Amino acid sequence: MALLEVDRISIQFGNVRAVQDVSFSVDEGIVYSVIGPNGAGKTTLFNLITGIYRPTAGAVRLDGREIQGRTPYELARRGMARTFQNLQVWMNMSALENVMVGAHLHLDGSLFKALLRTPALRRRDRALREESAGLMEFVGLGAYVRSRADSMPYGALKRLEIARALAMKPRLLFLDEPAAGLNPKETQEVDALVRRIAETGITVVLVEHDMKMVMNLSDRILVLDYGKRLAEGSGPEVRGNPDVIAAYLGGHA
Ligand SMILES: Nc1ncnc2c1ncn2[C@@H]1O[C@H](COP(=O)(O)OP(=O)(O)OP(=O)(O)O)[C@@H](O)[C@H]1O
Repeated sequence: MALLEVDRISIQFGNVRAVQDVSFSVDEGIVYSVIGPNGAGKTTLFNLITGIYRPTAGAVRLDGREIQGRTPYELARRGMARTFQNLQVWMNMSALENVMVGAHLHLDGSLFKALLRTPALRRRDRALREESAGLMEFVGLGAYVRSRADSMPYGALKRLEIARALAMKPRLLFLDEPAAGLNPKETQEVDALVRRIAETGITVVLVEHDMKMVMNLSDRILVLDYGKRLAEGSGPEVRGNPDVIAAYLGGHA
């Protein structure tokens, strides 16, 4: 059984059929990319799967169980984490605190205990800090462990968001344009980071415009165009598909 199954989902905003009858499935342990020209429906598809929107038709299954209509919080507890195309970093917090917020998902949120500041809680807090600092190292941000988020360059903030998502200990990680706005060197670093993440066994679903990165990383690729599934397959299959070539050369990209 596939880890994630998307079964004929659709959503419409007014007259815009942003996602129409799209199906695909993602096996555990792979890197799966979603590509397509601007406005093709990639981010909307992520929003449908991660609980931000509810599909008007169709089903999404995680481990065979339907999850459409669940909240992003519930889905995060079931092992789905994501980053956003536009940065969602808390600038008034430290870099480390941003990562710790992700890890808090797995703690029991008793305010009473937090107020008591028990020794057990202090130990847990220390462990959480160490774990979060370790994740910052893992994404290549070791130098920023003591930094405020608002003092970090854009490229580092993109990776900080990935560290926060990893702190949620996901099985399935959705990355929405992790290389957007990055220079070629930073893009290469993110490329290598996604590979390292996949090597830890986390299944990655990626939306990305950088074709070199997509072709380099992806086990399978879904191509969307005007909200519809245009093609699906391995990198070479998709690259050689005449419909895909036409959509990309057709001028609306
Ligand atoms: N909340 C919304 N309300 C109305 N229209 C929306 C909404 N979200 C997306 N759309 C429309 O749905 C279509 C798909 O948008 P979406 O952002 O998913 O495309 P995309 O493939 O992610 O594009 P890009 O590559 O530019 O990020 C577009 O026509 C967009 O204007």
